Amino acid sequence: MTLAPPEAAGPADYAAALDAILAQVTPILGQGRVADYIPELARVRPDQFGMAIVGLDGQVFEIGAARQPFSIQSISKLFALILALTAEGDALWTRVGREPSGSAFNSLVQLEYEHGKPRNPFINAGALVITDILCQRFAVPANAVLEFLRKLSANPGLNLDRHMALSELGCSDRNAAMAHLMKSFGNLHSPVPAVLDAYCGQCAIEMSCVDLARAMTLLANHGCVAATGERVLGVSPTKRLNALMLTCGTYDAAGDFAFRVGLPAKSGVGGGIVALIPGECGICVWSPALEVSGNSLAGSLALEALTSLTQKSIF
Ligand SMILES: NC(=O)CC[C@H](N)C(=O)O
Repeated sequence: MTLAPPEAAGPADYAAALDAILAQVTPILGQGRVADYIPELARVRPDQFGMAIVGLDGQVFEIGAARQPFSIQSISKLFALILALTAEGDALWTRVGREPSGSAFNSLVQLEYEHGKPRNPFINAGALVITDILCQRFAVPANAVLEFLRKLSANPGLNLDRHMALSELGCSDRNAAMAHLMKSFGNLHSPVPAVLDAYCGQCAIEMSCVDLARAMTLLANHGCVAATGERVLGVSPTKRLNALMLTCGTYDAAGDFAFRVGLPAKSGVGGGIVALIPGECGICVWSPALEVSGNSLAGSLALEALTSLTQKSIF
């Protein structure tokens, strides 16, 4: 498959790029490991793959299992953060930092050294603080995230998988430890069980690549819903969120990810990775088998291939 150079072709040929990407990743599908610390996730077939790109004009490019709903897991951290920012504004940054953590997404050690203030909102500790903010604002916080995602994806049929949420709640000792530690430092206000319940609920929302790519057009469109023009987030907070995704969205692999892919992105242990090209499109790729940092192995390679084939990145 040959693609015309983008400077000659103008807009990227996303349909051709997706065909080429599928051919590139097919030999490695199933390599890596599904997240097995959550029993329900351990049952997912590792060699599945789907990818979608949704333009700001609503045009959809898709390949593979792009309409198959999967557990969004930590991708929910991005949308919970947007909701919390719209509710709380910049005050939120007094409780959570904006630096890469340099450690695993569920690490406890830094929290003790840094007095209960998590490094960023995309590691578990930071997301628990964000969920705490939502607990103070909404009667059922996971439903608020779900409703928000229904709106952004224009899919009122989105659901939250209660089995998945309960499966994670049953083994959330590590997240509970972080929450209690932060509470001991005064950085968590709601009862720990309520925060964990809301957090596991939002992680268990199910969406497809097409749903998520459409939701991501918000951040490609400088904070306005692409289809309606409704402003959800200011231009400046949107820019900052995109920067935060670039530096912290793929955990301890964020530096390498920026080097290889060059797009703001957020991953989840369900195997999804969302990304965007500012002013152009929302992107989502899904393949459940993960590399050691907890990012989809085939998904990372697919995004690297996308920016290499189309020569589109933020750099
Ligand atoms: N990286 C992730 O997707 C982690 C989300 C998962 N629910 C957890 O807390 O462990």
